[in-house]
Amino acid sequence: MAAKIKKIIIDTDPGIDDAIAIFVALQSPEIEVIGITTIFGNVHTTLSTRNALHLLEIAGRTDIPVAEGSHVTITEGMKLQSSGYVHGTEGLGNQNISPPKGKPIEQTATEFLIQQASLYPGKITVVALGPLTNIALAIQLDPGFFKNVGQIVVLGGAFAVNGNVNPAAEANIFKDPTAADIVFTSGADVLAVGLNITHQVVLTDSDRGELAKSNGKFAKYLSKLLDVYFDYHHTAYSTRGVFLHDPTALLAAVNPSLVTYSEGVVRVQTVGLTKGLTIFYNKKKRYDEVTEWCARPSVKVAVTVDAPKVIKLAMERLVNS
Ligand SMILES: O=c1[nH]cnc2c1ncn2[C@@H]1O[C@H](CO)[C@@H](O)[C@H]1O
Repeated sequence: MAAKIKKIIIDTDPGIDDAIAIFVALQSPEIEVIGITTIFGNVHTTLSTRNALHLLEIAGRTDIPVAEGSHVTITEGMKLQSSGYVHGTEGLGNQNISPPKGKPIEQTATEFLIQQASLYPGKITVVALGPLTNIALAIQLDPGFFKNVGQIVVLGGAFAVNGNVNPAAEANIFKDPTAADIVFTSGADVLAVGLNITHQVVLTDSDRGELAKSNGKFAKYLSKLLDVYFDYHHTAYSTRGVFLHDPTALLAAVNPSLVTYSEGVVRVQTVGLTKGLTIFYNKKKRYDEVTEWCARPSVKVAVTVDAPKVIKLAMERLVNS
């Protein structure tokens, strides 16, 4: 008998690598994308919603609902700068996108997450590709959410490696560290896929060439956006390849055997010089002091990845679209 199809909600701030992840998801027979929720991050939330609707129109999947998420961080109520230098000013590689025909649904992202998790207890995987505000709000608003949700796969954190917004912090955690700390300590089944993993997953120039010359509709579309993302990586990292952050997290949700993980407590620094720093405590040492890590639930933190297989799967799914 075929394995059961997983229901997935993608919480996202598209973003070029978000666009890749969304298209790979739509090409993945193991899962069903039951909704997209939007958040600020790579761009502000209104633009994330527009970009999500646009990508679904490109894909011919306007049947998938888009629920708009929070415009501000969970406690500070801050509206954040977007990362135009990474993804282009409007998130999708400086294309001139005409306004999508579709609209987001009436429910907010948080309402949609809570409703779907209670409709299908234990069955939903949330793949969180941006700051964790919507999910933290769901945890705060519905005491049952952390149990109802099946798994939360978080693209975020930098576990024992430098960050990408500064040496301490990875972008998604940095942009709402309080929300991230709420999610990591909620008791939900969380798998964190951080930069220690995604910096191993590099799409090369020759992969980009293959996308450009293929007949896959997603491959063709993406090969245009990728210029901006490649330029950014060349400037920032002196590489001629790009990190596939979001597609790696998505594929880890689709196929858990692509990563291995350790279990322990994760806390997030919410202020100061190291704001956004993610600290993993493996529980091997019993500390004499009562610490901020005591009596907190464990999460899973990805520690190895089959990077060639992630690239192969992503490429196949985009080329055959
Ligand atoms: O250098 C960067 N600065 C800010 N955001 C980035 C950078 N590179 C990628 N992303 C975006 O943030 C997440 C990974 O941290 C990814 O979701 C990607 O879209």
